[in-house]
Amino acid sequence: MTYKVFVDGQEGTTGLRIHEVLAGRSDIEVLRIDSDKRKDSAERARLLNAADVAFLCLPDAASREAAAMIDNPNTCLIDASTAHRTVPGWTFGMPELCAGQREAIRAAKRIANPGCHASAFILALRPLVDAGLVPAGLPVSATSLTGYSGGGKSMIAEFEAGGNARLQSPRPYSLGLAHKHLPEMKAHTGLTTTPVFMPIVGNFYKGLAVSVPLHLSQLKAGTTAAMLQQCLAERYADEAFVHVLPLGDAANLDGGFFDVQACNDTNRVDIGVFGNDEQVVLIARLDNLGKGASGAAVQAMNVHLGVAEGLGL
Ligand SMILES: NC(=O)C1=CN([C@@H]2O[C@H](COP(=O)(O)OP(=O)(O)OC[C@H]3O[C@@H](n4cnc5c(N)ncnc54)[C@H](OP(=O)(O)O)[C@@H]3O)[C@@H](O)[C@H]2O)C=CC1
Ligand SMILES: CC(=O)N[C@@H](CCC(=O)OP(=O)(O)O)C(=O)O
Repeated sequence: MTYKVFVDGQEGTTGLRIHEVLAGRSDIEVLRIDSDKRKDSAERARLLNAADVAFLCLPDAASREAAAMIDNPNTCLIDASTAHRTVPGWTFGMPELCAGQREAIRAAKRIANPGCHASAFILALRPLVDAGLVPAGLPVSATSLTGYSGGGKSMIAEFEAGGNARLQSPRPYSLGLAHKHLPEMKAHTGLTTTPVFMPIVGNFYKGLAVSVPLHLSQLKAGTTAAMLQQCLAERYADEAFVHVLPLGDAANLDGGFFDVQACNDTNRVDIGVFGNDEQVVLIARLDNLGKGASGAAVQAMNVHLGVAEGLGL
């Protein structure tokens, strides 16, 4: 069986990486749009409707436009943008989210790929909220350290042009406290309060780590750092792409420093729990172009098609 796959946005950062991940797969026939027609609505619509699976690697507005072009009921859309992640009728493309999510992705024709920061945040917190260790009403804060490829072609060009001293140091952003991933971070963890979320972009290409500080006194009575680590380890024991580090795992630290690039070029998420008798920090790291975007999109496609989930990853 060969599946036809089209990437709308094939020349962007996420689209190019999806092509690399799919290269060499004998079960996939990649449909390509002529470069000079890549923004031609009629040609995009033709290819979108010719595909069994179409990835949308576009800005939000163009993704909404692409979704409206579909009239083939068999075409499955996997949208890498933020446009549809909490929209009814769309399935969140995170197989590890909860029981039943794989079946939902298998059945869905509209799949919204999780955001990169949101993936790390949700995978670290969802099991703890489900288990009641982190109360759903807890006001949570999170920071993300991310490479500049998360900003797509324009931010990559800005950083790689050189000569701008301001870009040499880490840069906190989204200080309006309204980052576009907040709705999915809330909806898919089960938290009832919008988190305070501050991302920081640094002068490195890719890799991302979201950290969530917690006071044990604010968690379910009696909760320890070891209980949080055990809950996560049990929840993800059978997951190929989620790795829970041993509690306070010094072996995974480089002289006391946490390497935010250690999952680069993989589709893996590492979740660490570091703490003492009073406080804990959860840290989840991933490749923003891997499990944070293109890898996750291909994983969701594999689940949807019913082929081996890790094929090509
Ligand atoms: N980079 C990352 O780490 C992640 C990105 N995402 C999301 O994935 C999507 C793509 O991001 P990314 O690849 O980084 O972005 P890029 O800016 O690198 O690429 C976007 C691509 O979309 C093309 N495009 C823009 N408008 C249209 C249109 N109307 N019709 C057809 N093509 C169009 C652009 O064309 P042109 O070549 O002319 O510029 C470009 O090639 C975004 O929604 C982003 O937020 C999600 C997770 C992580
Ligand atoms: C460095 C940088 O700018 N990163 C982007 C994240 C990219 C991303 O994941 O955006 P999606 O919502 O489309 O998934 C940001 O924080 O807005």
